[in-house]
Amino acid sequence: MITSPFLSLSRHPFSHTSHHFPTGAASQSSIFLPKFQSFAFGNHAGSEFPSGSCSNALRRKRVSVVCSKSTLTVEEVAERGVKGKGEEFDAIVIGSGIGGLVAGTQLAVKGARVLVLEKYVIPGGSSGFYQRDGYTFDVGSSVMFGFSDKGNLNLITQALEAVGCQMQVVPDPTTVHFHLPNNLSVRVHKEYDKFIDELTSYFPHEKEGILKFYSECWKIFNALNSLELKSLEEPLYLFGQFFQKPQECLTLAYYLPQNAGAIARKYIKDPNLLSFIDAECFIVSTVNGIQTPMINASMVLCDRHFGGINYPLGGVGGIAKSLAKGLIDQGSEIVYKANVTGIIIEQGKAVGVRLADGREFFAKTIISNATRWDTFGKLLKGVPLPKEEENFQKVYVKAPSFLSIHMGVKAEILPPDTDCHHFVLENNWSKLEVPYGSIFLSIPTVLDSSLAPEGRHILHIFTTSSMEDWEGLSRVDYEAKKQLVADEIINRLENKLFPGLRSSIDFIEVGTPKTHRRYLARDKGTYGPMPRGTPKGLLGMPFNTTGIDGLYCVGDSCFPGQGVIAVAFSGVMCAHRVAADIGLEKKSPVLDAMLLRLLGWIRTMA
Ligand SMILES: NC(=O)c1ccc[n+]([C@@H]2O[C@H](COP(=O)([O-])OP(=O)(O)OC[C@H]3O[C@@H](n4cnc5c(N)ncnc54)[C@H](O)[C@@H]3O)[C@@H](O)[C@H]2O)c1
Ligand SMILES: CC(C)=CCC/C(C)=C/C=C/C(C)=C/C=C/C(C)=C/C=C/C=C(C)/C=C/C=C(C)/C=C/C=C(\C)CCC=C(C)C
Repeated sequence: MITSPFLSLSRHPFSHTSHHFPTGAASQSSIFLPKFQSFAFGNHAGSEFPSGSCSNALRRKRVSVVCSKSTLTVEEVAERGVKGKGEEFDAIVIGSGIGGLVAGTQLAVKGARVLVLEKYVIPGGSSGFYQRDGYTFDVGSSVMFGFSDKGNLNLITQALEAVGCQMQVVPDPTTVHFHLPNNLSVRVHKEYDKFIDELTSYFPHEKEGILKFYSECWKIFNALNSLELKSLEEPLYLFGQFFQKPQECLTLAYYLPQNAGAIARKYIKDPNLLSFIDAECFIVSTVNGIQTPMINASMVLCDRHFGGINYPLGGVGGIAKSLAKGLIDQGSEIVYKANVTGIIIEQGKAVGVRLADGREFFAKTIISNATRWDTFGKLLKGVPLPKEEENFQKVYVKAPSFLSIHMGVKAEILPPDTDCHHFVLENNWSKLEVPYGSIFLSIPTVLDSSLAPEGRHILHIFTTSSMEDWEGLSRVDYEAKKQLVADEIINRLENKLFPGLRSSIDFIEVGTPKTHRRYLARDKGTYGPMPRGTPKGLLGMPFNTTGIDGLYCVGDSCFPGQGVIAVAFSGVMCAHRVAADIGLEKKSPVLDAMLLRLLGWIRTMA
C-alpha cells in the first residue's frame, strides 16, 4: 500500500547499521571524533512534521496545512501506467527532487495525471533529510531563497500554495557570515542598507562602485519580480509578457548573455572587493563572478534582502514532504524505491520508462529530474546524443561534488549570537574554487532548536570535492581518508570560529562524492552544471524540451541552473510547456516551431 508516501520511511532499505570508524591508519592521527560513522541518508522521520520550537524569539510565519492521503496501492499504480499504454498518465516524472516535484505538482493542479517515480525512499533528493540519534539533518543546503510571502519570485512558497500546503518558516536575519582573507568579516544582513554599510566600512574608497554594482542587480531583480513566471519556451506567454512589460523583458533580454564579474569590473577596481564579489557568486554557482550569469547573481543577491532567507520549521525536508503530499492530494501518484533504468522510445518518441525490477510504466510525456548527463548517458540507451545535448556538454561540465560533515555538538561551544550560515576562506583568495579550499557551514538549530536534542546544535559543513579523489580506495583507506579530511576541516573551524570544537562533538557523519552519487543518483555526485569557460550568461543553458519528442528535463541541468529556487523555476517552466503540449494550456504549433528554432539558434551562440 502507498496510502501515504511516508509509510515506507521507517522500513526503507538504507536504515542499515552505521559503520564505526576503524582504528588503524585513522587512529594514528591526533583526532578525536566520537561516534564517527559512515554517512547514509537513512533513518528518516515518520509522516509527522517535527513540531519545532522557535528559538531566539524569532517570529514564526504561516501555519502548516496537512494534505490528504492517496488510496492507491503500488499494484494499482502499476496497472494504471501499463493498461492504456500512454493513456493513463499524462506525465511520468523520473525523480522527486524539488525540480521534479514542482513540475509534477504544477501539472497535477492543471488537471494532469502524474506519476512520480523516485529511486530513494523519501522525496527531495538533495533537498531531503535524514535522522540520527535525535538529530534531523538537511542533506543539502539549508539556505532557502524564494520562501517569503511577497513578490513573484517566492517560488517555493507558490509551489506549496498551489497544492494547498503552507509551512511555518523562521526568518533568518543574516543570509551568510563571510570569514575571508585579510580579516574581511562581512555579515549579509537581511536589511540591505545595513549590509551595504558593513561592506563599505571595509572599502570606503569603493562606496560608489559598491552601490552601482548592487543597484544594477536590483534593476534586474525588479524586472524579474514584475513578471508572471512561466515557460520561456512557450511563445503565447513569452510574447504576451513582452507586450505587457516591454521594458522589463528587454532589460532581461539585455542581461541574459552577461556575467556578474564583468559588470562588477565596470564599477569596482579593488582586487579584494572583486574577490569578495567572487565569493558572493561562488556560494550560489560554485564558480567565480566572471563565470556567474548576471541574472542568477541578481536573483540571489537581492532576494535575500527583498523576501529574505526563511528556514522551514522542522527542516528543509518538509518542503519535499509537503509537495509530495500535495501531489497525492491532487489525485496523482508517487512511488518510492522505483529506480528507473531506461526510458522507452517508440518511433522516436519517449512513451514510457522501465524500472530496475522490470516493471514498465507508460505516459504521454516523460520528464526527467535526473541530471542531463544521467538522462542522456544512462537512461537513453542506444539513442544518439541529440545535437542540443552535444552543445550543452560543450559549454557545461559537471561541477565537482562535495564532502559533507553532519555533526551534533554541545550547544555551549557556539558563542552567543552565532549566525546560522558561514563561509570560511582563511588566507588565500586563490583557494576559493580549489577542492576543500572554502568551507560552507550551516547551523540550522540557531533558527530551529527542535532539529537537535536539548543542549545540542547541528553543524552541517561542506566543501567541494571530486569523485576522482575517492575512487579506487580500499574500504579501510576510504574510511581513513574521510577521517583525515574531516579532521583537517574541523581544525580549520576550531582555529577560525569555535575554539574547542573537537571536544564538543557528540555525533559526526561524513559523506563523500560517492555518498552523493549513491543516494542522490547524480553522475559523479555532481553539484550541478558549471561552465567550462566564460559562458555567455544564461544563453547556453537549455530549457526543458529536448531533442527527443515527448521527453523533457527538469532540475539543475536546465535553465537557470543550480539552486533550490532555480530548480523550482525550472519545474514551473517545464509544467507549463508540458501542459501546453498535452492540451491543458493554450498553444500555437506554428509559433512553437518558430520559437523553439529561434531559441536553439540563440543557444548555439553561447
Ligand atoms: N549541498 C547542497 O546544497 C546541494 C547539493 C546538491 C544539489 N543541490 C541543489 O539541489 C537542487 C537539485 O535539485 P533537482 O531537482 O535538480 O534534483 P535532485 O538531484 O535534488 O533530485 C533528483 C531526484 O531524482 C531521483 N532520481 C535520479 N535518477 C533517478 C532514476 N533513474 N530513477 C528514479 N529516481 C531518480 C534522485 O533519487 C533524487 O531524489 C539544486 O538546487 C542543486 O543545486 C544542493
Ligand atoms: C527567451 C529569450 C531569449 C529572451 C526573453 C527575455 C526574458 C523575458 C527573460 C526572462 C528570464 C527569466 C524570467 C529568468 C528567470 C531567472 C530566475 C528565476 C533565476 C533564478 C536563479 C536562482 C539561483 C541561481 C539560485 C541559486 C541558489 C543557490 C545555488 C543557493 C545555494 C546555497 C548554498 C549552497 C548555501 C550556501 C551555504 C552557506 C554559505 C553555508
